[in-house]
Amino acid sequence: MGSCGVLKNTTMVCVPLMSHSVEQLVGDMFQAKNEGADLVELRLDYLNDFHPQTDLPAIVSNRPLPIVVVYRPKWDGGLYDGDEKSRLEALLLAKELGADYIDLELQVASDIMEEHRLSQQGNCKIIVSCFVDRITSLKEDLSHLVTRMQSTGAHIIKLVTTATDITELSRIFHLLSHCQVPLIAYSTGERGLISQLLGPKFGGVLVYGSIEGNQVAGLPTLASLREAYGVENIDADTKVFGLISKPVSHSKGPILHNPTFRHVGYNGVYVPMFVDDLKQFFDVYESPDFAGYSVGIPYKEAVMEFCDEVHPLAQSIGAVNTIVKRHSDGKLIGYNTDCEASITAIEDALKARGLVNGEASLPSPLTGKQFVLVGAGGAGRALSFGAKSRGARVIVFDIDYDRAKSLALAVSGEALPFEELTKFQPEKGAVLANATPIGMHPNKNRIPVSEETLRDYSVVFDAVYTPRKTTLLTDAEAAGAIIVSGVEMFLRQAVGQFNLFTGGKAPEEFMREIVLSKF
Ligand SMILES: O=C1C[C@@](O)(C(=O)O)C[C@@H](O)[C@@H]1O
Repeated sequence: MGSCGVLKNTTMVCVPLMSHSVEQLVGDMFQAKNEGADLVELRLDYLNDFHPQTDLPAIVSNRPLPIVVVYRPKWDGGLYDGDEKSRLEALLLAKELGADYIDLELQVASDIMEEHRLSQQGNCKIIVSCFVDRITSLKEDLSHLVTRMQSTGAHIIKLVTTATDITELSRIFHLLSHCQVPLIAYSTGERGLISQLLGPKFGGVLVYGSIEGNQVAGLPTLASLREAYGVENIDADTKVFGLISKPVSHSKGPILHNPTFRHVGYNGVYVPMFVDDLKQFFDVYESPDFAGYSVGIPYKEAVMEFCDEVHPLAQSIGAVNTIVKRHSDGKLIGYNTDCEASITAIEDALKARGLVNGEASLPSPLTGKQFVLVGAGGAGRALSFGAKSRGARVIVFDIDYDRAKSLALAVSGEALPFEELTKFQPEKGAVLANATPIGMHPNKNRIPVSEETLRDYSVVFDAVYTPRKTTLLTDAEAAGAIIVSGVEMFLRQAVGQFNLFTGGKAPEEFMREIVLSKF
């Protein structure tokens, strides 16, 4: 895999419209235009009461944007179940009326193209499409399939697949960068998302997005394609960064990192990467195009094995949340930006409230404090090492008692069985830190401790940042504690990552403004 060497990105942003009436379809076309689409794909098979002879002229003549006309039959995953002749007649009529593109299924394309000499005539471009359920299940080589599609005489070919693993997408990127004919190729679903987002990098003709209020499952909105990912700025030289995580869709990383790249003029894109198998992932995406990663749940500890070198702080913590592919030799270097991010977030909140811990000579407002940590995974390890480095006394709870014990040992703290958490009586001035995903969107109502003991903590920190103010923080504030949101940790760890990714200095104030306005 590699950069395909095209000049600036020529990818167009397309909105598929599955409207049920002609009026709605026309309205949706205008909405798509207003939201920044370059063209729309009209799924005629979704129209309820469709009369091609009268409706198509109205649709084509009212189009505010170029249109791709699709009339997908049931036998190819669409809704149309009438006779084939009428379906094809409708598509040909759309072409005669001036449609910009019509879509023909591979199974019928050759015959129709030949019979009507479609590749030679007029301005309408013919897209020959094929849906493959799981790219790995293909009996023939992918390049053979593409050759078959090309030989129909198509102007553009379109290949849609479902992905069961992110590594399968590398085949799509390879195809996109090497195909002789303009190609639309992507995988659907959460695991397939980056095939859409990175299409412009590898030379894809279209990237699909949905309009506001009419979201198509699995498709990013037009607004996020333009504002978050900035797809129009992506080109062959764009460096790819991503969050390796499972789940991954909760992350706000893309809406923070991408605008920041653009703000400083760095040619990078940051995408969510739903990863199931770390080894396979790193084996497949070894090209320099994939330049660095954030690492999220549940991989912060497991990923260390795949790093060629690990920074001493991350090594001692036993967790990596940032990986940079070293330019000179392609080696993966692991770092931890969570530790300082979380501890300074708590310290600064205490300092802002004037809690400098009695004696001004103490190095940190956390010195000597009891630090009750819930969750001994990657984020928990970073927090407890940070707390220890500030002289706090760490108590660890985790549903996996052995995991809690091993972390407690590493930070000279104490581990207690998880069942004791609800009745655990903290000391005066104690800090509670949640480093579990409890309370994270969409399971927002849960809190990791009991409401009765919550009032005994002076400071409560939650590493969860979606939502910004978790139920734990709301309850803790009501009980009188100083609360510190995971958003502050998120921002600070991202600043650290940005410096490592770009080798430059992150524009912290700009990033803070994004967090304040968009989170
Ligand atoms: O813990 C987090 C959050 C994160 O996983 C995200 O959700 O974007 C990104 C990681 O870099 C960071 O350490």
